[in-house]
Amino acid sequence: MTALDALKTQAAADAASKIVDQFKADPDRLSRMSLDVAGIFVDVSKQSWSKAGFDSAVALFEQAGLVEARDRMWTGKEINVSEGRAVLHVALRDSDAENQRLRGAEITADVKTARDAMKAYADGIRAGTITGASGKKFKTIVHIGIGGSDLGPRLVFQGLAPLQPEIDVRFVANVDGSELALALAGLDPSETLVIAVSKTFTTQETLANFLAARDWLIKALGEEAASKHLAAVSAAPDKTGAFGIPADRVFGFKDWVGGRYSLWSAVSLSLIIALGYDIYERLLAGAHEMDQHFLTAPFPQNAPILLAAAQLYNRIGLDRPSRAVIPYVHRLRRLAAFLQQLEMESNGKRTSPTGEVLETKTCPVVFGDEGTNAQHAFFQMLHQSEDVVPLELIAVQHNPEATPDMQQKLLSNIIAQGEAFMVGKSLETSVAECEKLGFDAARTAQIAPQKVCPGNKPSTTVLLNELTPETLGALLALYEHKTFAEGIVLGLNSFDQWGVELGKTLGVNVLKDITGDVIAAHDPSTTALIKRIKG
Ligand SMILES: O=P(O)(O)OC[C@H]1O[C@H](O)[C@H](O)[C@@H](O)[C@@H]1O
Repeated sequence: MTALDALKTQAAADAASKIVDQFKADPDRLSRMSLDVAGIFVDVSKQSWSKAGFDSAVALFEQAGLVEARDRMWTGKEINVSEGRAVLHVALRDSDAENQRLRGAEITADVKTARDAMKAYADGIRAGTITGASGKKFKTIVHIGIGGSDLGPRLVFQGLAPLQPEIDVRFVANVDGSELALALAGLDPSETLVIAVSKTFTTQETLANFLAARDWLIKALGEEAASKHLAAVSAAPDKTGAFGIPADRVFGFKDWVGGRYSLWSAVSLSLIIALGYDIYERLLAGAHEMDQHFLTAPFPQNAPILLAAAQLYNRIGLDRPSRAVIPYVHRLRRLAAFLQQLEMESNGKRTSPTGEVLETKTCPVVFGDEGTNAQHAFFQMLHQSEDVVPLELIAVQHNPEATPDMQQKLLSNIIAQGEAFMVGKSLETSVAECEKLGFDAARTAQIAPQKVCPGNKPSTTVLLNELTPETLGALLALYEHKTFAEGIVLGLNSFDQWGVELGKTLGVNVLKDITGDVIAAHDPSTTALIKRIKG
């Protein structure tokens, strides 16, 4: 029997008892299934597993060879085999000495050169020694990128921006025109810096948005002056010259940084300028602390492993196809979007690195929105549907932006929701409620069943002491390592993304049909849509 089959057998056996009863049967459950690391408390004790289920989920990682895989990643082996690349975002959070020891002189120099260049540029802009063409200080950065070149920096900026930033950042990802129009609205071109961020520098949306933003600058300032308002971040710096970006304002990173793992690189240049290099360093320090924890903590007390184990238990053990991520933190409202790319693009795959079709399901649908808002929108379904949607409830314990009253209300909501999902509401309780309200027997018979919540629905709680650069860095690294660990157990390459290519290729074909004289052969629906667009 494979380890995953053993997990399925154990999970099926666990289903005989409820989560609340697991607590009664096992007095050490909470201490075994929760831990504190890097300013973050993680509690997986409200998951569906018994002690044996927990043990078999945690055992998956040892059996799948995670220790060796982790070593191979850390020391720069080409673990992204389909693209022939190392995966070294952790090097961006390591000291020069550690990089030298683990990865050699070239990687050390790559990391250091990139850091020094970003720091000099960011410090210069913040001090006003690097300005726009007319000598005015930059007040706004328009950050143009998509996917991994957008989601991380956007989340971190929203997470950490001061209430009145001296330098603001506006993000543009969509090529729909409106996002750019809204970003540019009200801006003074002479005080605006436009940064194009693209690992490949071939991404259609980013290049189109960048050219439109550059035109906006040229119209206002003229071509020569406009070039002083442009910068680029790319792992293909040779491609940026064609877009009129002066070479001394091109910031590089290496192809061993995956797009969805790139927020630790120059991809975050906008927020390094806006928030300051010291904040970026603190973000790295928090991530580094989580890296060390992931490297050294025994698996049963290793936070990324606990989250990954819960996901595999739900997805493989119990065939639960989705997971809700609910940050009770407005500043982290884009967390689900960030995790959608991190987890679904990394692990939403059907084959092994050698091409065999996998026997198990892989990544669930990850979705979510900020709490408490989500409670007033889609929690109804989560509480009463027969489908079980495991939840991740995330909050910040101390928030200087909230009054004590607001904070207590917010935190009581997240705690109560975890409890409500687990304990549910029985028919007896519902009947008693109806009787207390004075309902007659007929109305009670109608209404009481509608109030029932089956309960026994699992959740994980993630509580940050405070939202700081350190805890945010640690939180994002926690999810990165969770995703990596799951990928090892699932037996797939978490670092490529072949599935996104088909849509891109067909998009180019359809664009030719829309802009050219002839329409190639398609199905009737697609042809009709192209004709409709052409008018
Ligand atoms: O940074 P870029 O090269 O512009 O890529 C932006 C995004 O586009 C691609 O389609 C990939 O699926 C993503 O992983 C990537 O983050």
